[in-house]
Amino acid sequence: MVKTIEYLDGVVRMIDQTRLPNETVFVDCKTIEDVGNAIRTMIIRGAPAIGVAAAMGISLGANSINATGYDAFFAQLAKQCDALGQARPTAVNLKWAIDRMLTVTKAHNHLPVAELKQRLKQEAMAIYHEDIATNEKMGGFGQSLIADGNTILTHCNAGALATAGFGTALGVVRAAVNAGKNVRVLANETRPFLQGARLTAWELKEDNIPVKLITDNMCGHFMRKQEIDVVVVGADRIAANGDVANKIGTYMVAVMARQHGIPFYVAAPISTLDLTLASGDDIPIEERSADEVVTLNKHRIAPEGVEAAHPAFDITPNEFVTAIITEQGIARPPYNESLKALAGKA
Ligand SMILES: CSC[C@@H](O)[C@@H](O)C(=O)COP(=O)(O)O
Repeated sequence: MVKTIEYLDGVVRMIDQTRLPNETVFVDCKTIEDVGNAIRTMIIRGAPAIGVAAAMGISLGANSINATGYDAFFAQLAKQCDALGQARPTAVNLKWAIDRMLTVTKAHNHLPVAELKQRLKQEAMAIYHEDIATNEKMGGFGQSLIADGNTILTHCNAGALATAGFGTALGVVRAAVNAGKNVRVLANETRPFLQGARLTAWELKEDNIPVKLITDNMCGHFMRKQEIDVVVVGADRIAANGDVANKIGTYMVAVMARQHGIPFYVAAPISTLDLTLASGDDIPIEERSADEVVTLNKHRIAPEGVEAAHPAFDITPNEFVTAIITEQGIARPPYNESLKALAGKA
């Protein structure tokens, strides 16, 4: 499988997810601003991948600073981080990665700036490697919830492309396959950005994992026909009470799953928890350009001048979430207690 992101000498290289599956093109980011732009335009997307990209971008930013004294260095780095933090609002992993990089900077304020820059590069690489290990652990816990022969519905792309590798929701699928279970995936296409059609279908096909693409309005039909055993999705931010922000359309899937008695699982690393927020009402929902709604793969499908809305995420209330799979174990309701306990172990 191709790498979603890598940090080469002075360059953060990403596969351009806006051009998949038709073209496999890589984008080289040479500055923190390039990385911010790649996050904003969704060249790289998915909560954990955004966090990894941000950390690598901050390392690039640090390397570009000429100041030799710590205070001036930190002031410039913090300013760059403020700008990077504006790239996308919903996935908390962006803020998480920025906070972690700034904390490491402060903890090493005694180092000469040249060494501090090296330390920040090490931290970015640690975040990258930890993300893959985290997903593998999460997969291990998650696959215990999947039975041989299951058909798994997923929404958006919470796979290798949305992380440093292996994936969260698709990590559960991969771990089930690795455990010898025969599973297949139904992938919602995920209008309007088509992460399911373009990315989930692509990466599962690359790995020879059986996948069938459906449009977003088909999942109720397949649930009623008892052709879906379990739903597994990722998350962009999870509030203390277990309310989940994920790609627009997730809420609809969760309500349908409840109606049909199908378990609805969310797979997300501890870095996606935002225990400072009491409920999903406090999670900022990104409003993206209406152009992405009135066009389909850059082809206009709606009349000129029509109004369109584009909330890019929705909130699934905790009552619809059967369990939350993390790298520290599986949280069950009531989430206020179970999530706190798992976060405490991290
Ligand atoms: C492991 S990724 C989990 C979520 O980030 C994913 O499901 C999602 O909603 C991504 O949204 P995107 O707008 O493509 O960044």
